[in-house]
Amino acid sequence: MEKVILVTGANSGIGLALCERLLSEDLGLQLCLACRNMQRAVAARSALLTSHPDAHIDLLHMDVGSVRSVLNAAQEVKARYNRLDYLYLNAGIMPNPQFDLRAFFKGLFSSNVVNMFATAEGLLTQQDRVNKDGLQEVFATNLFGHFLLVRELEPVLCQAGHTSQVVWTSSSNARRSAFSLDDVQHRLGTEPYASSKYASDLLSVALNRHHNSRGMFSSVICPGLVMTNLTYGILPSFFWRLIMPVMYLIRIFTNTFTLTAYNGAEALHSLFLQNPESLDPRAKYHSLTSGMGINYTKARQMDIHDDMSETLYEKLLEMEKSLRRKLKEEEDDKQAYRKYLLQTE
Ligand SMILES: NC(=O)C1=CN([C@@H]2O[C@H](COP(=O)(O)OP(=O)(O)OC[C@H]3O[C@@H](n4cnc5c(N)ncnc54)[C@H](OP(=O)(O)O)[C@@H]3O)[C@@H](O)[C@H]2O)C=CC1
Ligand SMILES: CC(C)=CCC[C@@H](C)[C@H]1CC[C@H]2C3=C(CC[C@]12C)[C@@]1(C)CCC(=O)[C@@H](C)[C@@H]1CC3
Repeated sequence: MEKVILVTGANSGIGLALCERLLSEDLGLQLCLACRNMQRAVAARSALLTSHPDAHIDLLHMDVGSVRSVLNAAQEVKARYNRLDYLYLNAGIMPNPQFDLRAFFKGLFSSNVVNMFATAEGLLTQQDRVNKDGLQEVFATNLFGHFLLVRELEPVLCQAGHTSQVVWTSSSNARRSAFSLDDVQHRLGTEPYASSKYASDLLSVALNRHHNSRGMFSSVICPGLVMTNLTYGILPSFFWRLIMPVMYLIRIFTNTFTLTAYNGAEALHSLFLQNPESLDPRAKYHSLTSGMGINYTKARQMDIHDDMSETLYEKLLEMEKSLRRKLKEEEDDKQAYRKYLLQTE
């Protein structure tokens, strides 16, 4: 039976490179590209079909940052496929990034320089905003929409006699100090990206605790520093072009500069090849590239406390419940209004 794989944020960058790599591995896969921008999704599908003309590729419209869109898309998935083998939760944003040049130069001449290049700790802040659902956009996109998707897809992910794998594209920018259980959406801070990625690490551990017994396994990966639309948004593009040779030089000292989307997708691809039951639920799988350009994946333990991951999980369930209630009320109001219009005609 062909494996069914759904990838969010599959129309560019690491998500698209993953699809390319999966098809090179096995043409008998059923790939579903879940994307917000359908024009780019169609282009991505055509590009994949050019290199793999016999591939089975479906498109699915899903704005992972919108509760309604995720619920509709999940319904569609359940109608199309009776089983899901892999769910890659890869879509992500880092809006309005601000780069701290002073911190960069200070870090450059400190003993922390390798860690700074690997994690960008202390270098980046972002300006977030509230979305239509009343949620912080970064939290909604990078974490909550994906959480809701996993919840909705439980019937196709958790099936008797079958294992499935959920894989989060996290980041080495994820940091416990950027996250607070009192402010899970990061309304009050300036590092929503680091907070959302740390939350995904916590959530993955909780998902394993609650779902392993039903055959669903969750893992997190970090693709390293990859030159994609997301990173090009951090500094002006002429700057990136200027420093590109320097980036390849830095790679000699830090294997986290994977740079290409193909290299960045290494850990995602490597998890596809492994038995989910053999993976370490508390490890983050890092895509790494040596100075010679050799790709490999390395597992590193995450800084996770079980009670913290459980509390986050419970908070997300609560949030889900209240959002569903709100949607139901809106739906009821609309119906009542339609009825009223019909009666007054
Ligand atoms: N590049 C890097 O160095 C690193 C990236 N990452 C993570 O990798 C993941 C992929 O990013 P990357 O490939 O780098 O960047 P890209 O910007 O190239 O890709 C991001 C993808 O996410 C999609 N996306 C964004 N918002 C939504 C949404 N609301 N609904 C559906 N899809 C959405 C984008 O689609 P659209 O065309 O609609 O915008 C796009 O396909 C992200 O989670 C990112 O945080 C982690 C560590 C390092
Ligand atoms: C290489 C030179 C001379 C300058 C570039 C400095 C920074 C722009 C660069 C250094 C570390 C990078 C980094 C990221 C973005 C760009 C840097 C800050 C990320 C935050 C991108 C997204 C992620 O999720 C992280 C894993 C990256 C960590 C490193």
